[in-house]
Amino acid sequence: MAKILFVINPISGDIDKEEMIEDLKAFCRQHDVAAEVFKTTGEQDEEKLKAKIGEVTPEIVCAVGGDGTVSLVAKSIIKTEVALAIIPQGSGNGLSKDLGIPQNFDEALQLLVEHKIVAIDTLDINGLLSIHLCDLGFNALVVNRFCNGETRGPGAYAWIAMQEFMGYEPKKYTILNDGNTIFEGEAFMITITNARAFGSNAAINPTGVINDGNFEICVLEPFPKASSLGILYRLYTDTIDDSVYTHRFSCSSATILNPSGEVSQIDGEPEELGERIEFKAMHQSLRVVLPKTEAQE
Ligand SMILES: Nc1ncnc2c1ncn2[C@@H]1O[C@H](COP(=O)(O)OP(=O)(O)OP(=O)(O)O)[C@@H](O)[C@H]1O
Repeated sequence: MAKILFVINPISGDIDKEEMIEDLKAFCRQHDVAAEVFKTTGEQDEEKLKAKIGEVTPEIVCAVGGDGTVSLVAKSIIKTEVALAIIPQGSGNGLSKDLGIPQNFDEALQLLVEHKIVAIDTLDINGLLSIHLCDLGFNALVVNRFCNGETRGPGAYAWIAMQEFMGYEPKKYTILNDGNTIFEGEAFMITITNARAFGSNAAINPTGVINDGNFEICVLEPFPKASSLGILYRLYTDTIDDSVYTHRFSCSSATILNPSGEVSQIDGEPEELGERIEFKAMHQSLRVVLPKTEAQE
């Protein structure tokens, strides 16, 4: 009998999960799947989850939560045969949207029995795992304030972004690839990702392919305030490459020098990455449960 371990974040997205757990168990009984449940506590979850996976030996570990819960599961199964499934229950749900995973509970649940498993690339960033998107500069500053604030949800994020935007000072960076300098100068933000878009659907890397062995470094140079609406429009119409303020570099490894120690974030969590940041693609290192129709192969 197939075994699925559900990793439930009881607080994500401000949604009560008790009824949901009963629905998950009933669905598994109906489909002859053995269901086990692990609830996160916010304290040493990674250690405890790894121990639980060792004990249960599931084929699939299903994250029921937001991006933080998905990231926790990914860290616990990276470079193993165990596959990650996602039932999105957060406020951003960035990776699940990028992968074409249904955002609706019943449809995401159905995927547990009708799916294909695809191995996607992930990123090693100074020894930390990124499964979706890392950035330095403006967005990371907003993520830092958002995570340290009391209020959650897209409204709170947009409010912080508006407050920070007018006064933000771009920082200086150098990007190296194979020993060559490929960019040197000021940037409003630099996004390093394998994927296509932020959880808001803003496509910073519109042609990104999640399992090609490469990631992209997307540089947004300083721009006049009057151009900000145009840049936003391009982000939401998959045309960011047409902006004169952007550059994208595709590589399998790179170094970013960040002499001002500007703030950074990985997969929605603030991280202090320091002044020298090393990026390495980990080709097809995470097996993910995807809809059969999505063309990710
Ligand atoms: N039982 C718990 N009590 C308090 N905090 C918890 C608990 N379980 C997990 N957490 C914390 O929840 C955070 C992860 O939340 P997650 O990203 O899954 O949801 P979200 O923040 O609502 O959604 P999103 O990341 O999509 O905005 C982590 O910081 C983790 O430490």
